[in-house]
Amino acid sequence: MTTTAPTSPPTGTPVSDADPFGPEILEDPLPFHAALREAGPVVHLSRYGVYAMGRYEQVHAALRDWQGFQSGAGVGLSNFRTEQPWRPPSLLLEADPPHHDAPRRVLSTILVPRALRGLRERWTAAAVDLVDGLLARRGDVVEFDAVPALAEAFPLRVFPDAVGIPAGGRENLLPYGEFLFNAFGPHNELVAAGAPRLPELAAWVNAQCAREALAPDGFGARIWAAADRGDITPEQAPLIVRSLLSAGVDTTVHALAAALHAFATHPEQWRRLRARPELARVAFDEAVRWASPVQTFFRTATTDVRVADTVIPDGEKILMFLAAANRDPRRWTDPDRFDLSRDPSGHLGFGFGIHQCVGQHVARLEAECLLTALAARVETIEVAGPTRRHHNNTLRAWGSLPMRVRLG
Ligand code: HEM
Ligand SMILES: CCOc1cccc(C(=O)O)c1
Repeated sequence: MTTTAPTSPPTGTPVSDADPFGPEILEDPLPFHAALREAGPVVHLSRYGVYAMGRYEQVHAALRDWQGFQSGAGVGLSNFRTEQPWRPPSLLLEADPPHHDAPRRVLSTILVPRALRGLRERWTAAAVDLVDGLLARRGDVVEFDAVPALAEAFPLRVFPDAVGIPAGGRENLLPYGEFLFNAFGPHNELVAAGAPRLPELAAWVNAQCAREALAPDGFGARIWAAADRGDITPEQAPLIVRSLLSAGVDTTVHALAAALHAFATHPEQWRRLRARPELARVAFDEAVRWASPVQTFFRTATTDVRVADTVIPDGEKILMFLAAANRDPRRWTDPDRFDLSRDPSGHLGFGFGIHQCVGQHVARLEAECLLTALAARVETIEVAGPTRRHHNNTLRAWGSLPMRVRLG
C-alpha cells in the first residue's frame, strides 16, 4: 500500500515542504495545522530545517520540559548559540533557570491577581467610558471597525498607564511589538517591512524603561523597587520593564479582536454572555484557545532528544504550534467550536510551564472589563462588512473587523 505524505490543502504542498510563515498559511493556518497534526507527532520542515509539533501532547510536553527544550537560545527561528540577537535577550522569555528565576519571581509578584485588584475599578470605568463614547448619540444601531475602536483603543488606554510610562509616544508600542513578534519568524518581507522604523522604536521603548521615566505607582516603578531591594540588579530592571512593553500590548489587542470576532460570528454565545456576564473571563480563555493570538514559539534541543519515533539532535530548533495544539481533537471535544460551556483550562494559548504567560491575569482583567461593559449595552453584535486579516509571523491578528451592534 503506498502512503502519500499528508498535504496542506489547498496547494497540495506536502506538510514537510510547507511555509508556515508564508502569506497563504498566515491568511488561513487551519488546514496546515490539521495536516501537521495528521502527519505525526513531529514533522521536519525542510524549508527552515526545524522540527514542528502540532499535537497537544507533544507541545504540552515540550513546554513543560524546559531542560530538554530550552528558551535561552531564543524562542524564535534565530539560534542564539550561533547568531547575534537583534536586541539584548529578554531576561524571562529568552532565559533558562537559574537566570530566569529572579526576573520571573519579581514580575509574578507584581502581576499576580491580588496585585491587580486596585486596577479593576479604574479599568471598568475606562471600559464603560470607551463603550459609551463609541455608542453615544448614534441611534440604536451603530457601526464601527472593532479593531481600532475597541481592540486597540482599550489596551492602549489602560495598559501604558498601569506600567507608568509617560503619555508621549505611546503610538510606538504597537509597531514595536509588531516587529518583535515578526522577528521570532524568518527574516521574510514582514520583518523587512518593519526594519526601517526599528531604531527609533527601540530607542523610544528603551527610554521608557529608565527609572526616571516611570510614574511612582506603576508596574515599572515596582520593578525598580525590586532592584532597590536587591531582588534583581539595577541592570536587570530596565530589561524587565521592556518585557512588559514588548509582550503586553499587541498580544491583548489581537486577543480582544479575536474575542469580538468570535462573538460576532457566534450570536448564541453572545446571548449566553449577556445572560451571564460573569462568563466574561472564561469566554476570553475560550477565545484565546479558539483563536490562539500567539500562534507559535520555538525552543532549542539541549541534547539529542527523542520525541515519539524522531530523535531531534542537540542544538536543533523545535517549532511548537500552540494554535494547532489548541484545536487538537485528541485533547478537545469539537475543537473548532467556540463554546462558552466548554472548560478551556489547560489550553496552551498562554503557554505552559515555567514560561507560562506572566501577564495572563492582566490580559484577563482587560478582557473582563471590556466584554462586561459591551455586554451591558449591546444586545446583538454582528460582522457588518468584509473582514481583513493582518499578517504577522507569530500573531494571529485582524486588520479590520467591521461590526454592527444593536443596543438593548
Ligand atoms: C491575551 C494576551 C496574551 C497572550 C495570548 C500571551 C501569550 C504568551 C505566551 C504563549 C507566552 C509563553 C512564551 C513561551 O513559552 O516561550 C507568554 C509569556 C510571557 N508573557 Fe504573555 N501573553 C499575553 C499577554 C501578556 C501581557 C499583558 C503581558 C505583560 C503584562 C505579558 C507578558 C509576558 C511575559 C513577560 C512572558 C515571558 C514569561 C517567561 O518567559 O517567564 N503577556 N505570553
Ligand atoms: C507574549 C510572549 O512573551 C513575550 C513576547 C515578547 C517579548 C517578551 C519579553 O519578555 O521581552 C515576552
